[in-house]
Amino acid sequence: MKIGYQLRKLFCLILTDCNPTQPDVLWEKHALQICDDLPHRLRMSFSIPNPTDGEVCDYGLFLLNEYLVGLGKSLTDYPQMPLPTRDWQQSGNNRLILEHEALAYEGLDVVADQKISQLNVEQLHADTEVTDSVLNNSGKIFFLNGLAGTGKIFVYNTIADSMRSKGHIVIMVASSGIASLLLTGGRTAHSTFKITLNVLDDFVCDIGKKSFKAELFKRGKLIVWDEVPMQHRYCVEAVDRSLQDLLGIKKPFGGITVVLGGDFKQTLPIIPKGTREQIVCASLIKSQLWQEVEVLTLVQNMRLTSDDEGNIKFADYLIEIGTNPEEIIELPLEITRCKNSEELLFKVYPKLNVERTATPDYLRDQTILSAHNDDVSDFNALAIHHFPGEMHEFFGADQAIEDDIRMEDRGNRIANENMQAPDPPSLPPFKDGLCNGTRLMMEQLGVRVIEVRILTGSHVNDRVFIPRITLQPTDSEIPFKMSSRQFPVRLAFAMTINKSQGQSVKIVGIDLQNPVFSHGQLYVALSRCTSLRNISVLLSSEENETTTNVVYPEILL
Ligand SMILES: Nc1ncnc2c1ncn2[C@@H]1O[C@H](COP(=O)(O)OP(=O)(O)OP(=O)(O)O)[C@@H](O)[C@H]1O
Repeated sequence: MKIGYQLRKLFCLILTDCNPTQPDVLWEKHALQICDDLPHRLRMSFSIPNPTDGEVCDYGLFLLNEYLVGLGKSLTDYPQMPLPTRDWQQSGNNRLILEHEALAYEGLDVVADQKISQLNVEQLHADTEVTDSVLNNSGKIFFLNGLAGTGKIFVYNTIADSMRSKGHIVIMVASSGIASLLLTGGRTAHSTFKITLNVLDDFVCDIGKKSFKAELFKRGKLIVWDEVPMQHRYCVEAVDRSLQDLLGIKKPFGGITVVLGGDFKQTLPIIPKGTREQIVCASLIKSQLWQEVEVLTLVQNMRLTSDDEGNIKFADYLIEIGTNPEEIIELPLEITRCKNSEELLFKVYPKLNVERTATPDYLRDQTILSAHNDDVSDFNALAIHHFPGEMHEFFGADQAIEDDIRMEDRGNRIANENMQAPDPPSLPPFKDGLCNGTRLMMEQLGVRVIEVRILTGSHVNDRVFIPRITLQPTDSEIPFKMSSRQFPVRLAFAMTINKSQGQSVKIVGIDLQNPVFSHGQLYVALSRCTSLRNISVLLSSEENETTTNVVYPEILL
């Protein structure tokens, strides 16, 4: 089996995140394996009947560079690395435009028509409104407002397929990495628009007027931006300002049709230690831009299987949970109550302790959700305790960074126990189906590299190599700068409710021993499942039939 494509991605990850001291030696030693799939491509695409090793590796270097450019780097950032000697670019075209054009494959029009025929009435209305604006260059700004599971992603992808099949460029982004993986050709808003992490109210995206990105936006006919309610409004305003500037058109988003979307009943922007007023004020509906927005609403829940009477009632109950500001609520009796953590674990993961139970489908179809990171860690520890097989332990290497002071000279200034405590929330997003929140199944454990299978999103079942990488968390809670070298993975039998937003799962366990604490969390947790009968909960005590819900009515449409 040829694995050159995977190895090239791994090599780029090593260059960008592992600080290798001699990348050229690594390249010289493994270049032919890293390029083992390229002789065929040179024969097919460049009509070179018998490519030499030199030509193959030169083309490999060109592709490495292309991939690095996508990560915001280039081979010239690594002076020891050789550079390609030949210009393998097949045309002078913009790489980003080519990538987008490649999403319009032959037969896409048939796929799009088939999807359009599946749309329900409200979905079809949304599709018609948006496509009219694109085709007539009206430059309208829409907000696709839909409860969890009403098919917003289905609609975005349908519209994108239909527009792309007509030759138009559609730019698809989402506020979270996980949501971006559900969009065809999706990326995070942060990487597409070059939005920095701490955006202020006058921020302008760092995109040069003559850059490939600027050209792409000039050609773009439609921008789709999912999960906007969880994004700080300053980010959306920055993109609006930047596009007006780049395109030289004083209309919202430079006159491009834009579909913003999401559900204000779900989680809102995270403002560290923010008050309710600050969180609400960070929301898009408090922006001037909101006055330009036309709201399109989806109502029918397409996630819950409608052949079950209980599910139809549950869809109404979910609306109640998402809108009713009452703090203490009762859960429907159809939801299974568990007495303790073990019972919830085995309800969600039956036979977890039996060899060969954990297939990709088994791991993909179920999850346990909790509002709190600590509770998630406790569940993961419990699950791995019961998981059969040999235990491997990998140690991360944390290091404090202090300007101009060597580690050995630091004495006891930073207590040892602090070094393991931080669990940085700010891991960088990865590419090609991997981002913070992608669920994976471990296939092979190596010392320096692990091989994993992607379980969710558009790259489902892809197998990927991941090396140990060095990260510098940007968590302001940690009183010193640190770097951490480790495999960027963690156990995911359980995950936080915020991380689960956007995912559909067949069997869900919700740990409410410590109740939710923020707007939309209970609603997101209860709405992940495809059937009411497959939800189990663990409440704070056996006698207690109620739990806390947090809703900010002032944010709801
Ligand atoms: N018209 C449709 N025909 C068939 N299946 C659909 C249709 N619309 C949505 N679905 C399916 O319903 C499920 C939920 O849809 P989707 O994920 O698009 O909803 P969403 O509104 O984006 O949800 P969330 O807000 O929770 O992320 C998915 O499995 C999707 O494939």
